[in-house]
Parts: sequence; C-alpha cells; structure tokens
Amino acid sequence: MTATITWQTFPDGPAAARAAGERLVAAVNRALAERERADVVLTGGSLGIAMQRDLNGLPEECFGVHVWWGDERFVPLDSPDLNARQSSEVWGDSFVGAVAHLIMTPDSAPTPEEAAAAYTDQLVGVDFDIVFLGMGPDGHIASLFPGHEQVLATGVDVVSELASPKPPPQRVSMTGSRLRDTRELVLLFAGEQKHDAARHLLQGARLVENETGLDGVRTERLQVPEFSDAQLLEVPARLALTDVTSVLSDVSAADLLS
Ligand SMILES: O=C(O)[C@H](O)[C@@H](O)[C@H](O)[C@H](O)COP(=O)(O)O
Repeated sequence: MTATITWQTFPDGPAAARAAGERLVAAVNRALAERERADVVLTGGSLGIAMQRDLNGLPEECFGVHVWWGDERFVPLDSPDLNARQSSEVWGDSFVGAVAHLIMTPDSAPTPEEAAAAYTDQLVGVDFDIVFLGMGPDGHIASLFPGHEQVLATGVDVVSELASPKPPPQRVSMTGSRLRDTRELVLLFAGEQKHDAARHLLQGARLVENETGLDGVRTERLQVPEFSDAQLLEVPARLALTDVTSVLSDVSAADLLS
C-alpha cells in the first residue's frame, strides 16, 4: 500500500529536535484528555535524546503516562550507553509520576532474546499514541539494521539483535509492524551524513503538496510507494513511512528528490 507522509524542514537538528519535543508534549496532553492514559515510544541516538530535554507543557505530575523504548542497547543498567538512562538524565522534572517501561538489561535477563520476550509480554494490549524514531547514516531505525532479517519480522512485536553494526552489538528492538501501529509516528534526523540515506529513503516518492507556514517551517506532503522486502532491507527507515508519519529534518524532501 502506498502512504502519504508529511515532511517538515527546520534550520538545523536542534530546531527539529525542539519541534519533536513539542509533538511529544501535544500527544501526551491530547491522549490524557481523551483517555486518561498516554503511551509514548522513545528512541536513542543524538536527536532522539536531545528532543527529550527541556520539554515545556507536560503536566507537573504525569500520572497515566507510559513511556516505552522502541529499542534498547543490551548493556548493564549503570552503563552510560543505556537509552533509558540517557533519557532519564535529560528529563529533569519531566515525567514525574510516569511509568517508565524499561527493557530488561543483563542485570535481570540472561540474554537479549529473553529481554525481547519479556517486553513482548508487557506490550500486550498497549496502544501507542506517538512513536519517535531516529535514522542512522546507513538507514537503520530503532535497532533494525540494513540486511538484517529482523527488519522483515512479522507476527512478532520485539526482536533481539546480536550483531549490531552500531555499537554496542547486543540490542533489543520493537519490530517495524509494532512501531507502525501507532496514532502518530515521528522520524527525526539531521546532518549531512544522513542525507544519502534520506535520498534513498525517498526513492520513488512523489511530492504532492508544499507550503511554508508563517513560522517559516516548510511542510511538504509526499506519496511514497509500497516497498518490497528487498527495499525495506536496504533502507529499514522505509518501515517508518506511513500515513501518520511526520519526518522532521534539516533538509527538504524537494532538495533530496532533485
Ligand atoms: O539506540 C540507538 O542507537 C537508536 O535507537 C538508533 O536507532 C538511533 O536512533 C539512530 O542510530 C540515530 O542515532 P543518531 O541520531 O545518534 O545518529
């Protein structure tokens, strides 16, 4: 099935991260108002962590907010590499009272497979309000890497990765189908080193709308084709392109397509 995605362009990575943080706050407040519960899925990486800093507008007490991680590095709880640790270190007073659903680490799970199975159990019946994903220069999202069979996993919510090309090698990741099953999805990336992957990401896409708001933010809408398994394996970030996806970046789609 084809999808129509939204693409917003910002002057730089920090500005895109701030916009992502605003999306997070809006999604939490809307979900709390509607169902007294909000389920947000965070990610690691430079912008994935930066967007969680200085959040304005969250309730002082975040009861009913459930925080999940789309992927986690399988490292000890006290490791500086742990995505959840990096998140909580930038939260400050945000998310007081929220439930943080940590993926098990080697402190409590003997293997990444067991951590993946335990997270699968926790996720039963959970509806995501918003999912955030970063993209690596190789086109990976979460811990779904080009050429790795986990990219095409179906009928399973969480997988393990034992040989990640991005250190650390052992990881746990939600699958493409679980990450796509959300009310809103934000794919966030910036920097020259990501532009090649972004060009590939948009292969076969067609620009259908283009406007610049009063705030100077350019918003484009693009139709993306249905991707084959081979195309998903080549650029796993294609999994993130759905009708509810907004890409927040420092480069416009038009520039990448030209
Ligand atoms: O744990 C991780 O490493 C991630 O979840 C990973 O998918 C990350 O989001 C991208 O690699 C982008 O990271 P950068 O923004 O640092 O390039």
